[in-house]
Amino acid sequence: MEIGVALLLQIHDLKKQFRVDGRNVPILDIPEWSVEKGENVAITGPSGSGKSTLLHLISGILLADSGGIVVDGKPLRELTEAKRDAFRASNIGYVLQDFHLIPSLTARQNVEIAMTAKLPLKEKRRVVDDWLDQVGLADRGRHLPSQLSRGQQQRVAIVRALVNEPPLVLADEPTGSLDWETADEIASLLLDLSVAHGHTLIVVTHDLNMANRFPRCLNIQEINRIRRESAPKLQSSREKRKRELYESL
Ligand SMILES: Nc1ncnc2c1ncn2[C@@H]1O[C@H](COP(=O)(O)OP(=O)(O)OP(=O)(O)O)[C@@H](O)[C@H]1O
Repeated sequence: MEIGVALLLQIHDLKKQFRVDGRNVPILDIPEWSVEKGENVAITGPSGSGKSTLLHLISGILLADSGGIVVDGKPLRELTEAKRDAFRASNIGYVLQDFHLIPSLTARQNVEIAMTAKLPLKEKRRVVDDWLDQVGLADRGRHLPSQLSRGQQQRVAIVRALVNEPPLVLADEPTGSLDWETADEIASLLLDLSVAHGHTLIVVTHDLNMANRFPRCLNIQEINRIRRESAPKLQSSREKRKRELYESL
């Protein structure tokens, strides 16, 4: 496969299915898709259409059944699981809906712990404080997540994702658990930081206000041959799992 210099992500002949209730259910079948370096892309689409699964495959958390994914010139399939983990830590920033900050660590420590650069502690701290300043949290470095608002927690999570200056940033519903106004601020922040630092940003979202701000916005069904309707049983079993989880809380 020819690796284009201006492409940060190349996908070809990607297929992924899950085994559910004793049968294989196809989720993704993407013949060809690419993202250029520095592009900001929003992906929308119906619930269960494989958006999060696509991000898991791009980040190497999951492996495809067949086909190739090349991230910044690196074919993920050729890496062992340990090498994929190391590649992800240095090259991919991940922002999630529910922040996933460590509750017992301060905002600053939550970022420091994600840094891959071997720097003296003082220098590390300077870098982290500079990032916290960029997201308007200069005076919050010593606060625990529980002492921060949800929007502030997401800002810390964004800094944690960007602090290693990864060429690729993936965000899965980054505004999904925020009120409208905070969601709008977080959408602006992610886009502004991505442009300022030259990252390539791929966001999965149901938030059309956010998606419409992106220079490139697509519905996953434009690139995926599998239609959501083809997996109704899987969808209902997923909803059942979710219901069971909520009921057990
Ligand atoms: N590990 C898994 N095992 C079995 N099925 C899975 C697994 N992960 C995801 N699925 C199924 O794959 C389908 C796609 O899930 P995915 O989370 O990628 O969809 P999505 O488009 O991100 O949905 P939403 O918008 O609701 O978050 C769903 O039907 C889901 O139940």
